[in-house]
Amino acid sequence: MSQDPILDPLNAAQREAVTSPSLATLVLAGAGSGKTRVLTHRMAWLVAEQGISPYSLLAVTFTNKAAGEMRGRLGSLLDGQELGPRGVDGMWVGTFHGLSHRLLRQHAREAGLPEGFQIIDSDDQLRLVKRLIREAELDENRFPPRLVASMINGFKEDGLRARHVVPGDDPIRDQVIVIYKAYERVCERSGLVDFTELLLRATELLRGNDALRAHYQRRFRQVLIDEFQDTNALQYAWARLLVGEDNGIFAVGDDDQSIYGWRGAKVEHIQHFSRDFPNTHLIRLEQNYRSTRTILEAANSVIARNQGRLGKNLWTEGDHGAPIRFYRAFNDQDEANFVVEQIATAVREGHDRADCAVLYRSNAQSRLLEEALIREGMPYRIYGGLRFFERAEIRDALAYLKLVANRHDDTSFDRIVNRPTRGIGDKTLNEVRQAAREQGASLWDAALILLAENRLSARAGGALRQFMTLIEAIDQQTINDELGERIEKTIDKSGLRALFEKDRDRERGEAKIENLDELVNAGRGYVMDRDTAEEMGELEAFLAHASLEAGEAQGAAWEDCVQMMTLHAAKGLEFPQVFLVGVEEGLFPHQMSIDEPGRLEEERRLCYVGITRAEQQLTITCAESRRLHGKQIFPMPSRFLGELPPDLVEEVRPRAARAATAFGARRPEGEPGPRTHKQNETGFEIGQNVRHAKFGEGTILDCEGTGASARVQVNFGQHGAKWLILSYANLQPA
Ligand SMILES: Nc1ncnc2c1ncn2[C@@H]1O[C@H](COP(=O)(O)OP(=O)(O)OP(=O)(O)O)[C@@H](O)[C@H]1O
Ligand SMILES: [Mg+2]
Repeated sequence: MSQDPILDPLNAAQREAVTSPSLATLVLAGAGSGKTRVLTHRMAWLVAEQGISPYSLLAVTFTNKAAGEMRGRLGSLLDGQELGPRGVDGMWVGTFHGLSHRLLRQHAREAGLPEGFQIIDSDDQLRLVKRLIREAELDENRFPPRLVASMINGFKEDGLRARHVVPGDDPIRDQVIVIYKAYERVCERSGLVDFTELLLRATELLRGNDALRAHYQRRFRQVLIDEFQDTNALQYAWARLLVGEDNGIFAVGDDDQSIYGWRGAKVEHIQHFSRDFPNTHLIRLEQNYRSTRTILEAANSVIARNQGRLGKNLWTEGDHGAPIRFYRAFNDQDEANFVVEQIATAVREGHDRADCAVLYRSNAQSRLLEEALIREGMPYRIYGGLRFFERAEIRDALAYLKLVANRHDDTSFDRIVNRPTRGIGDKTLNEVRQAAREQGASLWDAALILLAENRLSARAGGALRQFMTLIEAIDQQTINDELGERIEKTIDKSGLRALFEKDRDRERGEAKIENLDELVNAGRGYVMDRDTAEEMGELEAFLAHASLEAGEAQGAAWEDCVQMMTLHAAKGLEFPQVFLVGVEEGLFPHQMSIDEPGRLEEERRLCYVGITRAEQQLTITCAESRRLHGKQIFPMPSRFLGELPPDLVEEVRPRAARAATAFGARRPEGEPGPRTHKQNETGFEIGQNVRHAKFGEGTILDCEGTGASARVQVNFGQHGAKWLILSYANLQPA
């Protein structure tokens, strides 16, 4: 019997989908039924069996991580096939944003963008909006920048430019339209493109340019979309423009996993699909290959409470597996300790750390868990959330690099003109901003004009000139350097390194410098693929990559790390061990969603997504008390817990000992803790010998504090005596 690596590992329904002869195919199926596998095998099949060039396929994934994984699988499925010089890396596999960016790079002029346009991320966008609100002399309480930015993005998602939005009788909205206009002007002038703009521009480009649209419809034989239930109207319009009479579309999705309704995603697109693409071949998959029967039954039982589902019947041939573990912690600290203990046990039993995923509803929940992991010396990785490229010092360095690459990048100019401080005050800056507004020029050009016309005081003018000379000098002196070198010199010459070296809080300063060094490493390790190299310079490509791609994870990729992420970020992924934490009313379902049936159902779908990430063991935790937004609260366990079949759940009894000695367990405010010996509080004794990765061996001189703020003073001989925070120092007994 001949072996077929593409079709053999599929069941009959999956095979039917992969080999669908129809130009429009929709796979509608529950979690873990192999939708992503089908989509990947479909691509391999089109290449291997239908002779379609791998570069004539376009596949949309939900995250860059998913795109990377898909490339990896395609690489092994197509092993031995002649792929062309660029291999799987040259394939059009990516997120809506990433693919739009690639299109716009290749057709910047047709899209009305300067060749060197730059992407601004949501944080840059917020800064810019804030500045415009201030410039318009509006009250930030009435016009919260976050709200204004999200309204602007909302207009864009509806395909509306500022000139298209009709003012109405809502004065707030009317004012936002005015800000939107100003925002468009600045972006246009500075060559800045925000995330939603990437999609809107690409859509307008394809819609308005018949020849180009026809070209891409001929080029892409098939457009494939994963996680179709979460496409918003703009993304759907984008995809439809790429599909003409003669090429095909292949989408896979699950209405029960639609979790981005709050961001404009419309599950209705699943229903529109068959209308928009006549003769759609609809396929359902019902066998789940991911989870144990216990986990699958739990997920089915929760999602069954939702109304108006398209309806599915998921089953598995798998074993019952272990019961779902449930732990009700006495507080959030105890919860974190419990989770870390369980992970440590799983690792002792032979699991990789990366087999364990901790999923939470809100980003803020990660901190206590992180601290507990650090205390255990357990490396972890956070997807989403505060990411490497979002840290303040990294953003500072990137702003220097961006301004070096493009003088008209106003957002970057604004960020660093007086960072480190060089005596350029608000008054001077306001004059520059004013001049920029009057002249319709960038801040850089406006500053040049003010200097040329001697309109600034001698001191302010001198400082500003010095800054601009610095930027020019960095550009000239680094332009021929390798990227890593270029970044390193920029960090040094900008004065950022010196600034953090002077930080009064030494640990903090050092951490920042370490991050900057990591940025240099990122530059050294950065490799452009060939397509990108044809379209832009290395620095521009790296900056785009920083805004767009690498932001999904922090922590060393090669290390075996515990995986941490929000439930939203976990979509499409799977892990042998899943910890669902903070399953409490008000947190999950989220307070804002509790009173609205529609939003409550979306929370329930999120819960379904969470449960179905688990392959072997699901552990659910909640806490009886927790500190949230600066207040102590006493939440009830989530209603979703009551929706689990009780016979599938095994409650872990709290260990009295854990509560009493929980390392750093928080006491209610004002209540003194039990008097204990110092070594009980910090785990170290005075006089003990310890080892530190950087300072070497030393002797404990003193101990103080508890929990996250526990510190010890260590005499390191030639390095002197230092106070170290235990949760960061990773001290080992010597
Ligand atoms: N026919 C099959 N035989 C064996 N394993 C399979 C088969 N189909 C899928 N799997 C495995 O089942 C798991 C789930 O598949 P996949 O991730 O493609 O599901 P999915 O429907 O995309 O899930 P989600 O809705 O969570 O995105 C994967 O580990 C996959 O390799
Ligand atoms: Mg999937």
